[in-house]
Amino acid sequence: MTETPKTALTIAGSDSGGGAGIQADLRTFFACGVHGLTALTAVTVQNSVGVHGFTEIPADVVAAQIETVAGDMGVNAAKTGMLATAEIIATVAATVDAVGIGRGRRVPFVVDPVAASMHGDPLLREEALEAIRTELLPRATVVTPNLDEVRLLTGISVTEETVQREAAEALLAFGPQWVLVKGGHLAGSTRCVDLLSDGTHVVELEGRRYDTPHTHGGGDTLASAVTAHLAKGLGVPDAVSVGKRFIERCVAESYPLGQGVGPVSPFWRLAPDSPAPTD
Ligand SMILES: Nc1ncnc2c1ncn2[C@@H]1O[C@H](COP(=O)(O)OP(=O)(O)O)[C@@H](O)[C@H]1O
Ligand SMILES: Cc1ncc(COP(=O)(O)O)c(N)n1
Repeated sequence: MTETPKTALTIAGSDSGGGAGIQADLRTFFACGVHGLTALTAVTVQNSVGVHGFTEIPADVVAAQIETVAGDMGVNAAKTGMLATAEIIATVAATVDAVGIGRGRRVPFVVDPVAASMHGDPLLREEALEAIRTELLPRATVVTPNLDEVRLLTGISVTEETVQREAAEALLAFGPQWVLVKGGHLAGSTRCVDLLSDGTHVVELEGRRYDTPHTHGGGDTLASAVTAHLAKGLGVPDAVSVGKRFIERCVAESYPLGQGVGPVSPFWRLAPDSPAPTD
């Protein structure tokens, strides 16, 4: 018999193009050696050019998915992606409380506050932004906004690295334990810096910036890699540091697919001589 792997739960939407959303999360969990569990929140009609529509899953079905797997298999860490509506957000908040997921509880909770696709298509109803602030951020072990999400949540436009710190402070005021302000959209530099802070410890995670348009699913892949390593027992700074090295390589190996933006790729993890996930 083989040892049971750790489990990671993603609460997110489906991307029919397979590059982002729940598909990216499961691929990343597999690549990082954890068993992926899913609570589907919405089905998007999506390809490399954009999101052509979505239908959300009834909130009680989202809750039931979480409760069913948590009660039977156990969850070692969880993350959110696309949550679509204020009703789903409120339901997820109540359900993670009920099963012991979240800041200050047994199971770490990564909140990726997905608001729109990289093409600018909405993935969150406008009125749901306040629910992210009030229902999800206080429950987050770590929140992982990109710069558009930072602006929507705090009103701060990060146009240079020096402003990432101010943005992190503003987000910490909503109550998450850690904030990771991702710097992927800060163009014009050869480096790509994500800033991690809990208000006391501030860590600049620097990586190479690759000159590629194919970064679809990058945020989901990073948040999932962090979640997977939290599930394996790493603390937040170590899980984020491993996650940053993981996504850097996935961007380096991204590929074109379709007429638009191709996905980041964890295929390198399948190579026989690839480094262990914690290397
Ligand atoms: N061109 C790039 N080269 C290397 N790393 C990148 C590149 N673009 C984004 N990243 C990294 O990918 C992750 C996702 O970042 P970002 O693009 O800011 O978020 P999102 O995908 O949510 O919009 C971050 O760790 C960021 O540093
Ligand atoms: C279902 C779903 N979840 C998340 C994203 C964000 O990913 P990206 O920013 O790469 O478009 C997406 N496009 N679709």
